[in-house]
Amino acid sequence: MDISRILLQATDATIGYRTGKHTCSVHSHLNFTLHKGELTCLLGANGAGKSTLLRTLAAAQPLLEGHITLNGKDLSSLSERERSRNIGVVLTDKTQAGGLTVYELVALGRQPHTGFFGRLHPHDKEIIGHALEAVGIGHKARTYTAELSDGERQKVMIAKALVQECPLILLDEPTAFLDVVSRIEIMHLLHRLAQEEDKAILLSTHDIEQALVLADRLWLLTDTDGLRCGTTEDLILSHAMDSLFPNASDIRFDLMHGIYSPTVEGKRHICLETDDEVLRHWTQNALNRNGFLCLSAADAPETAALPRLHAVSARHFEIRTKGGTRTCTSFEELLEAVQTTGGSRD
Ligand SMILES: Nc1ncnc2c1ncn2[C@@H]1O[C@H](COP(=O)(O)OP(=O)(O)OP(=O)(O)O)[C@@H](O)[C@H]1O
Repeated sequence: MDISRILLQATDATIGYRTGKHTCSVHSHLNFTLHKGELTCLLGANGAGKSTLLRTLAAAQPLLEGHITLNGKDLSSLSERERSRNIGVVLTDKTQAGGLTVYELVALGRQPHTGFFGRLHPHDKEIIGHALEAVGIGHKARTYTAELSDGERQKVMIAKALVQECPLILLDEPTAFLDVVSRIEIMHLLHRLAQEEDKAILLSTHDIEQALVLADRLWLLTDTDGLRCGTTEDLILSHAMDSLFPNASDIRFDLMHGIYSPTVEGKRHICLETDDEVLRHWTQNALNRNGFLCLSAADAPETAALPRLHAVSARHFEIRTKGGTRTCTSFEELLEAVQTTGGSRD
């Protein structure tokens, strides 16, 4: 690991809550680094501690024990102005800025650069305009934020963080309210920003599919293992995704497709033969959902009781059983046919 690329470093950190004399630690002994030029995605089940960690890094709540440094300086020693020049934050708290237009709210993000009176120079206006376009909200610049949808408001808050021009950006579930196109656009934008502007970007998300595609690094947070950090593919192929939801025994991570799906409960077996990998995936999907476990030709026992399905195309399936061969021309017909053929049972 190139230590010159480290922007933020935590050593033996304890995060959690302090109310009066009572301390409630959420995670202890955390050690991690955030790197310039990388998009890191923080994943974990509900209540795993993602927001707590992000809020601690944003200095919105105190670190209970240990050390966090930003560019080698202790995070807690930074003045508010230094923090706002270095850390752009988009948390999930609802903004209380309904009386401001989109432009005015995003312009507030320039405050660390514009001084006390907040006068915008042409350079600032250019940056604001650029950020509004980058998140795709330029056409709403004159709209009051109270009149925006949740997704649009989220884009505005991301634009506000962008105009701060900080080396570190922290975002708590930035794509939570966004439609699929906007989710992909925002994740792409954040990844591009990290790469092209050499920023360290950390975001929490439940959108695992997008995270696996675009995150340079994953942080997996669980009650059982604490925080596991690594390059995305290193973690995936070391089966780390299997333990991301320790309380869910009935879901499994599909390594091939990078998705979680329910464990197949089917007790009926069918031998599936096809050369087409896409067709195999969707045929298996349809059969699993209907209670069948698919065996490949190599794994299937040579017994006449086991039905054999040859998937030629999405319009041509052949099912061979003891009783003969039946041809189906759609998934609808196929699913009806397999219910009557039964499949061999354990
Ligand atoms: N203000 C608080 N005081 C005490 N405990 C809190 C407080 N806020 C959250 N917690 C607790 O901290 C733990 C972690 O919560 P956190 O909100 O960080 O989880 P999360 O991973 O962000 O969850 P989600 O995915 O549901 O947003 C939870 O057990 C929660 O009950």
